[in-house]
Amino acid sequence: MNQDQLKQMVGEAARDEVLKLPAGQILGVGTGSTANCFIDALAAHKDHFGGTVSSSNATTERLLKHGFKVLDPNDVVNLPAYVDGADEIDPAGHMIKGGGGALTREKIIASMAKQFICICDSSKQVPVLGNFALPVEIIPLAKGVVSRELEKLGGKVTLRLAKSTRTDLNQTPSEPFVTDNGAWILDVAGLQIANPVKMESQINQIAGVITVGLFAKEKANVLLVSNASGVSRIAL
Ligand SMILES: O=C(CO)[C@H](O)[C@H](O)COP(=O)(O)O
Repeated sequence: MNQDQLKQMVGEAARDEVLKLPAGQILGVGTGSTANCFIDALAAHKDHFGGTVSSSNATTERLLKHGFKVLDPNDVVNLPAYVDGADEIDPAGHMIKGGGGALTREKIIASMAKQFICICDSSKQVPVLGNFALPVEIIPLAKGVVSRELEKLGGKVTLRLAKSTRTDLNQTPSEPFVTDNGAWILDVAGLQIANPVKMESQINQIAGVITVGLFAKEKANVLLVSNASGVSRIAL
């Protein structure tokens, strides 16, 4: 079974999970290829929900294409569940997110939700976070100072670019990747995140940081994880 099939399987399991919610509720929807499988699987049941709140422009576009109602988060008070993927998840449900660049809106929607349902294939499960470079969304003029602070934590910092630079194709270096919020992303490699709660709060305190892609406070409450033998549901 390939990774796309594993994503589709877990997307369908998440559809079954959220259809257990009473009808008419609002649903938080994440960003990325696994979240896309979830959206596509849920499309036939869109009328079960009073509406959705979306974590990115890309997700909004996909939801609208399927006919879901997409609400302004400012108009939503009760959000029973948020469904999203992760780049890494540890046994406690702490996650690294932001590989797709949507970390800030994802964290806002996650903070509104009663439960975070994380959906992924088993390749995302790790004993300790940090093998995946940690995304940090920043105010562009703070790139220098924030990079120096992140290096003090032991990381190797790279500015995320819009496209990878293919020297073999003689391409010139790309422009910075710009988030839905008009900001930039630093990717921090080489961190062994033994204490995600502490590191999340340390990085949040650096002036110029908008959001760190460590989801320790907004951790997963339920993990749906797929592998070749099926989907497991783990309450965290
Ligand atoms: O945090 C994210 C986007 O900002 C995604 O949830 C994360 O990158 C996982 O993506 P995928 O499901 O494509 O592997």
